[in-house]
Amino acid sequence: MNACDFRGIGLLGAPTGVGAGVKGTRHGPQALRANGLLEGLRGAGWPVTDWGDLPKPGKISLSEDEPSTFAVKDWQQVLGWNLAVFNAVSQVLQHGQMPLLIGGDHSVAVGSVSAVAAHCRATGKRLKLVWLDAHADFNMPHTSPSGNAHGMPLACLCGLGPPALAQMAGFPQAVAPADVSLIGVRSIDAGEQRLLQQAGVHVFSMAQIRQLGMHETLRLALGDHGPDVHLHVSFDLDFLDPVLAPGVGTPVAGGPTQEEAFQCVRHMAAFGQAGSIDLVEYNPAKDPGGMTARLAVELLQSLLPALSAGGIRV
Ligand SMILES: NC(=[NH2+])NCCC[C@H](N)C(=O)O
Ligand SMILES: [Mn+2]
Repeated sequence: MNACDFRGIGLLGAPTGVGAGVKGTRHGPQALRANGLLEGLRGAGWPVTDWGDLPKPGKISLSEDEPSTFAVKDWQQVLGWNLAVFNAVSQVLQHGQMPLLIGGDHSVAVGSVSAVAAHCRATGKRLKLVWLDAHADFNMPHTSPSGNAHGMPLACLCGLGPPALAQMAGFPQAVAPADVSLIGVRSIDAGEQRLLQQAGVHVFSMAQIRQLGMHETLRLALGDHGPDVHLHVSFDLDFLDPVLAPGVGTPVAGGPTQEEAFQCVRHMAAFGQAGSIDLVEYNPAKDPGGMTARLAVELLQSLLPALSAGGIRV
């Protein structure tokens, strides 16, 4: 199923900040709606079903104490949120809708991408994952300098991390590291650097993007464009330069300009295979005038492929 096979977008909020050190992302979904998210998506021609925000998960009973989780802050809640996101995104896919998960901190991408991975396996699709981020999010609990789960989701999705997260899709790796491209990165911890290299994830740092240009970066990142490809875009707003997008908890200077950011999302829209999206790390407490939220909505509009091309089945 590619973008044009979906019956509209299924919007889902995960209002949590349990995976982040700086608090505030739990108000992200409501603030994005208040800044015109639904109108923006509908204005781009997409039917949108708003499934609302997931409720805070209840206490989960852990069957065993897995030692690797001891170093993860708020482990039980991180797992609870991800199980809830996994179930909800799976349901959106069952409805034939393109999931758009809005965070919340980036740890929720484990549940989201795992659900997409299970769907791809069931429907014979090859999952490609583009991770737009200032950070690598490739820590394991033992390499993390902070213990914050939002620094770990991409490692989990490549099968590295506590099994309850790393195998949530139902198999050892939600996505093959060779099918992952990390774009925009400019802050990598020493331990995750080693893990990234061992795993073989494609890393496009900001320095490399400046050499290659954004279009060539995306061309290399996306590779072949077969009908069996499902592209998942996990968009951390700290990918953007903080001058443009101050509304995040862990900003890092030196990110893409507005023009580069639009080139990036337009290239992915033209690729035509985007089938699921996360938009995460929006922190309205850091965005008093709402400029980050409004830019996020415009970028999402440009990321969605034009419907007229393939005709949406409604
Ligand atoms: N999704 C994010 N904002 N991640 C920030 C991670 C920062 C740092 N590398 C850590 O592991 O703590
Ligand atoms: Mn991130």
